[in-house]
Amino acid sequence: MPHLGAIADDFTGATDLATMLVARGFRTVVAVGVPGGGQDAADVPAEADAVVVALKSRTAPTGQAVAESVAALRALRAAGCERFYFKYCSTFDSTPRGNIGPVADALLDELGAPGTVVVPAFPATGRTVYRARLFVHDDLLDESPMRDHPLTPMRDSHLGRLLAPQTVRAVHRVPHETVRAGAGAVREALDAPQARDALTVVDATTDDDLRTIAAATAHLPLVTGAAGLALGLTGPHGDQESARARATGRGPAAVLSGSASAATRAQVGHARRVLPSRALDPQALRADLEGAVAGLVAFATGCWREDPGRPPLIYATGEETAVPGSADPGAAQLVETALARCATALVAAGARHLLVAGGETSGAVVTALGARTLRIGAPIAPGVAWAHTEAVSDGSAHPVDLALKSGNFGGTDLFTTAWGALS
Ligand SMILES: Nc1ncnc2c1ncn2[C@@H]1O[C@H](COP(=O)(O)OP(=O)(O)OP(=O)(O)O)[C@@H](O)[C@H]1O
Ligand SMILES: O=C(O)[C@@H](O)C(=O)CO
Repeated sequence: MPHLGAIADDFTGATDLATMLVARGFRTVVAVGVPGGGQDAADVPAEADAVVVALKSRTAPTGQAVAESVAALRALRAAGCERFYFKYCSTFDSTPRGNIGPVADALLDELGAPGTVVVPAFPATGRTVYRARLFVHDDLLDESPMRDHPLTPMRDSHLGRLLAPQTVRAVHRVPHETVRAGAGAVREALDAPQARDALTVVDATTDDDLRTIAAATAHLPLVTGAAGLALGLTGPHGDQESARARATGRGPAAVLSGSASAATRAQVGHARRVLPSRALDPQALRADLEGAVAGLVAFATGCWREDPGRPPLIYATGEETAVPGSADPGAAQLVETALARCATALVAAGARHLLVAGGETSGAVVTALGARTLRIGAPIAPGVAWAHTEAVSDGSAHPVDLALKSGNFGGTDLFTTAWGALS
């Protein structure tokens, strides 16, 4: 029976946390959407040690994000989970109104818990928190590319200031000096009257800091943060090999990239020199979506015939493409639909491994594939792993391995090296 239940506000964030939990010895399943539609715990596998519910709630209307998150919490409790983790983005992606604060408040209220910690630091991916300011590698959050994110532009780096307008609770903070003084000092700071009922931002710049915070919060029913905080959790399978799901076996593969992030654009640039590739043309999609998708699928299956060892790359934005702004949401939707249709057609044509780049894109692909659960397997890079699922295509189930890559994760060669982790 699962002990740990997590609620992630997007799909790549869910596999990011699940990857970390597997590395910490939890057999982990990602449930796509609220298990059992919120009615029961039918979809929660009893053999899992941890379940991560993948929602698409980051930029949903706040009422919907809160309702889905509370429904997920209820399903996880019904499945036997006793501790909970609210996973949001390591760049604290949110609007001035939410959804991080409102969801954290609602989950605490549902659990009857007064307060909790806020820990977006994830040093392995360059996210650190010092003096309550969030850094992305060398830059403050509001000086990083996140400043101009089309959906959640981050124009401040101070987590207290970002959070205060989002929550009905007080916002408190625990400085780095206290973290360095050890788990006892952090626990004492969290038990102080001004912190007990608050959302408390805790500084962390290293993995050891995260382990200290995890030790200091082991008594809390709910913690919140990015995947880094899970570094300090320990699952029942010390040997992470036995916590991992097995891969599908040999079969055709492809990369579907709908991400417009700087890291992905560099990965596309690198992969195009090595793999056969095709760029999506939004104008062609608009003129004849079905025809354009059929052309892309024919390209990919032709590549498989020519050289089964080289996965074709289908991408929306590369180094040479102008980065799409928020001006044309219709085009973004069209790109997502096209890649989702490519995914279902490729699986029907025999694809067994799909590497998908972009959080929204991953949501569209996983939903189109009709995948209900993802079982996390071999790691590829911090925050990215292969995950085994059963896709429904043409009315029948097909075993598929998916790697869902968040836009800013992974080294430049990820699209060409990820396949090595499957063997
Ligand atoms: N050339 C393009 N023209 C129009 N829309 C595009 C283009 N390239 C990508 N998009 C759209 O931009 C969005 C990218 O978001 P997505 O979450 O998939 O990746 P991301 O930008 O890397 O973000 P994240 O960090 O959440 O992974 C998608 O909706 C995608 O369809
Ligand atoms: O925490 C992160 O940065 C990622 O897991 C994420 O949330 C991607 O959207």
